[in-house]
Amino acid sequence: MTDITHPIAEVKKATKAYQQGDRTVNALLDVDLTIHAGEFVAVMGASGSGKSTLMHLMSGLTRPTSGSITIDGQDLATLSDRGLTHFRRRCIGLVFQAFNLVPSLNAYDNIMFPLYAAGIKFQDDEAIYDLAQQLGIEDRLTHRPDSLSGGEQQRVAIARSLISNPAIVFADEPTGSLDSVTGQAICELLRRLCESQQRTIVMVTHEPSVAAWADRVVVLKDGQVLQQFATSAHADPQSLAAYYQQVVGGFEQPLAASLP
Ligand SMILES: Nc1ncnc2c1ncn2[C@@H]1O[C@H](COP(=O)(O)OP(=O)(O)OP(=O)(O)O)[C@@H](O)[C@H]1O
Repeated sequence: MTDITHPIAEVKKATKAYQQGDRTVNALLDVDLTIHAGEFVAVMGASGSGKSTLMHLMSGLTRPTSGSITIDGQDLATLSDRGLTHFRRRCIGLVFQAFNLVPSLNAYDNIMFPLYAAGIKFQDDEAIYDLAQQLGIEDRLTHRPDSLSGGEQQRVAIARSLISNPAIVFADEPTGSLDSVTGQAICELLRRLCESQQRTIVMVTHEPSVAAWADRVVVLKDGQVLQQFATSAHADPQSLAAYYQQVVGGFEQPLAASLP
């Protein structure tokens, strides 16, 4: 059962402005968003709506032009660049579309990489094996990325994101490089991590069939939160896709038609 009482991430009046020639583009404008412990949240929106910018701000990869981001009680603005790097390593897990594994390292060392980078000695092989088992990659730990399937590589990347027991995991299009069956298996895994380990996950996706695994969908448009809705209000991904189309005003491709 998801415990959604404790805010893990709070975005308040966050704006991120970029200079494009003599034009200022507000990639995000006055965004307010709260993510609770144990929640699985999908961020959707058309290309250019500000999804990646929001993820980058919340994960401390970039700083807002104005407004504040608080993760696990820590206001990121009060941290120096170095302090922010340390905080990120301890408290934030990242999962990318392209997996971003180190090609020369086997799965075990890729999973351990954040701890190696932080200079943390961690000898508990049983804990790593347990984590690998939960992710279904326990027999793949000696393999390098080039001998793993896409789905296995993403499982390794998810294990890597969890190794430091972060307060929150951000996943940017985690199924974007996978076929739909493998993508659905990764979604099921993320869902299970929320339910069995009370993980808090924020995921960017274009796919309603992926967003349907989350608890809540946050829809961005032109750098602002256009709407938020609970996935439980929709009986199936087709209904969610149709509603999403309605919310964004039908300007996107007919995603409902592309659902399996
Ligand atoms: N570094 C940057 N410099 C200038 N403009 C930027 C920069 N990063 C993002 N933008 C602009 O900010 C807006 C939001 O971009 P962002 O990448 O957050 O959108 P997105 O929803 O993630 O898009 P996509 O789905 O295509 O990845 C866009 O207009 C983009 O051109």
